[in-house]
Amino acid sequence: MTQASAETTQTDVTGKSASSSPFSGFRLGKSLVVAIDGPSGSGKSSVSREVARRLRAAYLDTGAMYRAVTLHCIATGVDLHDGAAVEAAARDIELFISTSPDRESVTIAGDDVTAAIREPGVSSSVSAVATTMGARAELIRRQRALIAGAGHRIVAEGRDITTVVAPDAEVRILLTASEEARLRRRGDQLGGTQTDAQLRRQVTERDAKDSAVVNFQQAADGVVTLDSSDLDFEQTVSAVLGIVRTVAH
Ligand SMILES: Nc1ncnc2c1ncn2[C@@H]1O[C@H](COP(=O)(O)OP(=O)(O)OP(=O)(O)O)[C@@H](O)[C@H]1O
Ligand SMILES: Nc1ccn([C@H]2C[C@H](O)[C@@H](COP(=O)(O)O)O2)c(=O)n1
Repeated sequence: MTQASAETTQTDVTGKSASSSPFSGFRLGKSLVVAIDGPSGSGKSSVSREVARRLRAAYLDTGAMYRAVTLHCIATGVDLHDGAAVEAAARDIELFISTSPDRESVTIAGDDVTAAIREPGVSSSVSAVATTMGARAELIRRQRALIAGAGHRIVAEGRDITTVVAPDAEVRILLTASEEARLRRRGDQLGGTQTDAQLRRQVTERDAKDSAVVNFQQAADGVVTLDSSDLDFEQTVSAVLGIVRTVAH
């Protein structure tokens, strides 16, 4: 069973905040779901986490859930090419993910796997889980429950949040960046330890596999595209907040 963290940021806006506050201008007490999708390395996780902090919102990293199921399958000897077994693993996993933007925490049956789900072995296998439709259905069900249970305000990011998980979200954004920018960002993030070929496997080739079951390359109707290729991190966060202000006001 997936639970929302007890540490989820629930702080409400009192209405006494200064007008320069990043969350001023939103209708107080009104539900706000910000859905952000995009390809690997576009900045979804880092930008969404920071946007959630500034909005005093909860934050849901749905990719971490696919990663957790992948790790669970590897650890328990489930054949990742056996769709029925992967689906059963997704249904049975005792998965907890924190929805606090200030505390990254993922556990499986109480074991902390926050770091383990980022290991290269998981990254290179996760597409097998992401393309198993029965596993997707189960994780989508859990993600919807987490969003519904997170309180009045949440930023959720992944590949199908704007289209499948939360198509009715008040704000829906496709965060893109050129392939060159995404490869450069991932390379910098990994401290320059990866070859060009390794980076392409982790970014471009993974996106190609994942694209088989979900469209995160083109914006669906009503989804705002934000191209961050020529923006730095802070400019991208500001641009997302600007969209939230415009769309959700
Ligand atoms: N606009 C930006 N300019 C420069 N660097 C950025 C920008 N946005 C994010 N980054 C950096 O790029 C790296 C990759 O970002 P992040 O992990 O958030 O991408 P992602 O889209 O979530 O990728 P994945 O889906 O593979 O997990 C991080 O080091 C992040 O700080
Ligand atoms: N809503 C989502 C979120 C993630 N995925 C898949 C695609 C990725 O290969 C994998 C890990 O995501 P990441 O941590 O790199 O963002 O999970 C998906 O299909 N749908």
